[in-house]
Amino acid sequence: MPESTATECSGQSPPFLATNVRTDSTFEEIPVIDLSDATSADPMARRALADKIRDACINVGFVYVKNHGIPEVVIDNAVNAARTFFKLPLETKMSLDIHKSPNFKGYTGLLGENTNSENRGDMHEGFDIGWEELEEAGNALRGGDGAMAGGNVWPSDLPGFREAVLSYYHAGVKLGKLLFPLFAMALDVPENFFDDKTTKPAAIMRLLYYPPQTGVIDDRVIGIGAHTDYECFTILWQDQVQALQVLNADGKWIDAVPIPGTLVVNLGDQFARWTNDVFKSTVHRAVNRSGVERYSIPLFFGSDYDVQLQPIPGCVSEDNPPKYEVVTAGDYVKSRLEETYAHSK
Ligand SMILES: O=C(O)CCC(=O)C(=O)O
Ligand SMILES: [Fe+2]
Repeated sequence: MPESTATECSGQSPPFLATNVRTDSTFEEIPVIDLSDATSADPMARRALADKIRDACINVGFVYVKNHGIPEVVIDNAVNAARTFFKLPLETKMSLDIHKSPNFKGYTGLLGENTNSENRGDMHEGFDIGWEELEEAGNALRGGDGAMAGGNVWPSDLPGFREAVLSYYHAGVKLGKLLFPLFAMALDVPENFFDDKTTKPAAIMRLLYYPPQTGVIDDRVIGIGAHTDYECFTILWQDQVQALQVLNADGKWIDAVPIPGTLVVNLGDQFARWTNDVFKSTVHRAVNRSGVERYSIPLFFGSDYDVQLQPIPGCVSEDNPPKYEVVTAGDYVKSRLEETYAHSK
């Protein structure tokens, strides 16, 4: 991985992080980071880990994480649940059509979504959920979710599906809660900076199924078109089928080759907003040319939906004024989802 060219202006409080350093980065590889020290009692060990994360965020915007703490069995159960769900008859899946949901929960059919507005639709099926307690009794709708308020929808005749999917969801949220303090340290703000901005996890999880595409592939109809993610960061489980690609500053697509035992973590646009582009989100896409089906499970972890996305003080200065209009996270995510689904309304 290239050396970070980030500079920090000394003598300022909080330190000013140089902007746009990442845009010149022609990374060829996505770094692998071991999360074992994330819970270390030694602040120096956590600091060393945060430094690695900072370097990856500034230069690449994507990392693989190992020793991430999500048990293999939890992953396997969720993936098996996804396989079973996508094999249901189309009519059953369409009864959960995401277009019927006010907050974008449920099933997306092939070409139902168009993540890159220049394309003609994405060649994947999806199933989206948001926060929900595992114990159904605890599931009164939460307050404070603003534009994104609303519950999940579930298939009625798939025993164990809800439990398997929600168990992975909660394990993913737990991992996300471990990562926020590391990102905060990487930005030179207190480790608890995001605590009061992530009190009721605004995490959307998707089960994704990509059929294989063979023969001549129209670049406007691929697994998922080139895009950046909408939240702070994404935690992605992918199977062993290569499809995900990440764009470097030379305009070259770098394969995010599946590495057993790892998850991919990438920055999203809410972090670009929090950091005034110090942590930019990196463009990526997926094209399944493998000849076999592919599954992935992204979990998009954002700020609470009622929180305003305003730049962290250390990331703005007179020379680097705020680049983004301040909006609430809920309005922001909803507007991005509306664009994504507009073509199939
Ligand atoms: O399936 C993948 O590897 C990527 C999915 C993705 O980029 C997304 O859902 O935002
Ligand atoms: Fe993405």
